[in-house]
Order: sequence, then structure tokens, then C-alpha cells
Amino acid sequence: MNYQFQFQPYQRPFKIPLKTAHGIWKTREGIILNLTDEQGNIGWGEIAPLSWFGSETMEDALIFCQQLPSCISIETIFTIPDYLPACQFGFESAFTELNPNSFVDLSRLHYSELLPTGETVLTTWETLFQQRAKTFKWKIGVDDITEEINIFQKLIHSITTTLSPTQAQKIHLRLDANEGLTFEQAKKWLEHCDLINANQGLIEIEFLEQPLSIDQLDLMLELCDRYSTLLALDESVANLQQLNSCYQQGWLDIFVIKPAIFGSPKKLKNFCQNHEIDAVFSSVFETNIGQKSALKIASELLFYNRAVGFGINHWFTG
Ligand SMILES: O=C(O)CCC(=O)C1=CC=C[C@@H](O)[C@@H]1C(=O)O
Ligand SMILES: [Mg+2]
Repeated sequence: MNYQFQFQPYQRPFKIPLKTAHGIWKTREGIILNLTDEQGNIGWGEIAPLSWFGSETMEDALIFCQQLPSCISIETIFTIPDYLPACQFGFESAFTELNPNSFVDLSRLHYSELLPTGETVLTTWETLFQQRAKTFKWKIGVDDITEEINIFQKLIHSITTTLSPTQAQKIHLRLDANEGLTFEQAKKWLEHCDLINANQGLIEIEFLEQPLSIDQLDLMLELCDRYSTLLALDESVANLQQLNSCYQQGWLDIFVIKPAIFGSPKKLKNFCQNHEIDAVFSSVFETNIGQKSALKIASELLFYNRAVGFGINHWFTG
């Protein structure tokens, strides 16, 4: 079976530039592609590179698309090299849309909303809470730690005083440092998190995401032993090779999986079906085309019912 292939690069500016320990991100670039089969059915896919997470660059992805003929085989789709994980995801998603292998129910997913860094978090969280959000993620490791912990304590106070005592569901708060903390700073954050979690109140610090750099797995394993708040690896497990390596080195807490840059969905499914990992599925700010494929994978593979990190649409619209 051969497929007609078309692709189109896009640029999508963030409404507010996204500040993380990696820097400031103003515009999301990607590629929308489609495959048309011999009956004229069309499958859509998206290539959304995230090079500072270790995926290919946007330029690599474009060059790969440009060198392909307008008619491609299944063989081409399933032999895209591992150094092009976002391309593997994009092409395989389009193929799967043309050859669906299972009905997927996205209704059981619940979402984590990504909050802005700095003081604006104190107002943004409530707006999203009023829109029924119960899980939030806040980026740290961007400003001075004393300033951030001060804002964090204001955030906890704001949430606590806003919630009615009869509030049925806990609020889950996730912190994401994007490798931006030192070991000492991570310990300081985790002491605060453990204190909040020990209160067993209406707020639970669900996890601290990627506190240290990807070459400090040993220190992050030590943090897991020292503190009760869970840790999550993100940049450390950006693709199948890295995920397998951290798993083999004994990581038992949370694995953040970004399907759109992880590589072949088929290989991801195979890994998750053979290893019961505690996974959180996360967006890379792809469009609804990439999100649809990524969320289908999440709903199939979610082992524990953790919120998916796809509450990001407010970063672009409204
Ligand atoms: O995971 C989420 O809750 C939302 C997506 C998100 O936080 C990220 C997406 C892409 C790159 C990063 O800035 C960031 C992350 O580190 O998880
Ligand atoms: Mg992260």
C-alpha cells in the first residue's frame, strides 16, 4: 500500500511567552502532514519537535519531509530513524488514523492546567479552578528560589482560603523545575512539599518534576529515598532509549511521557504494555492534530488515573 504525502509547516505564537529554566519560548513551530490512501481516505499527523528535550530540530524535520517523494510506502513510515522521534510520531499517527486498531474513549481523561511562572499564578489558578480544573502545574527554577518559595506559599494560602471546607476533591499541584535546581535547592523545595503533604489537607503536591539535570539520576534517586513527595522524570525520559535506561537504573516514581517527541507510538505502547510504569502523559504544545493522537495513546496506556498534562490551550487562545 502506498500513500500520497503532503506537509505544511506552521508557526503558532504563545499568547504569553512560556518561561522555563530552559529559557523563554515565544512561538511553537511544527509541521502538519497528511497521508492519502488508494481509496482517497486521509489521515492527519503532526511533527512538533522539541530540540531542547533532545528531539530533532524543526530544521531536521523539515529536511526529512522535503527529501521524501510525494508517494511513500508503509516501509518508509515504519523505518524513520530513531534520531527523528517527532517525525516517527507524526507519520505513524497519520497512518494509524487511516488504519485505526481500536476505539478510544477520551472521556475518562482529566487534565492538568499549566500555570504561568511568577506572581500571575495567584490569579490564573483561580480562573482555571472556576472552570473546574483540579490539577495544576507550576514551573519553578526560573526566578530566585526565595522569591519562588514565597509565591508558592501565597499560592497555597490562596488555594486553601478559596476552597470551601466541604470541597470534595483534593487539589493536586505539580511543580516542574525543568532541570533548574541544585541538589540543595531541590531538598529545600521537597521539605516544603512534604510539610504540605503531611497535613493531609485539601492540597496535595502530586510531584516535583525534573528537579535536577538529566545526568544527575543518582541524586534524584537519593531524593526519592529522602522525601515522601513523588518525583517525576521528564527531560530524562524524553524518548524510548532514555526511558528504558532510567527504568533499568531503578526509577520507580513517575515518568512524564510526551508522546509527540517520544518516537514511535507502536514502540511506546509495546514498552508500556510490558512495564507497569506510573506515567503522566504530557503535551509539547502541539496543535489539536498532534494532541488528538497523543491523547489516544494516553487513554490506551494510562495505568494510574493521573491527569494528563494537556491543559495548555489557554496558552494560545482567549
Ligand atoms: O506537562 C504539562 O503539564 C504541560 C506541558 C509542559 O509543561 C511542557 C511542555 C513542553 C516543554 C516544557 O516547557 C514543559 C515541561 O517541561 O513539561
Ligand atoms: Mg516538564
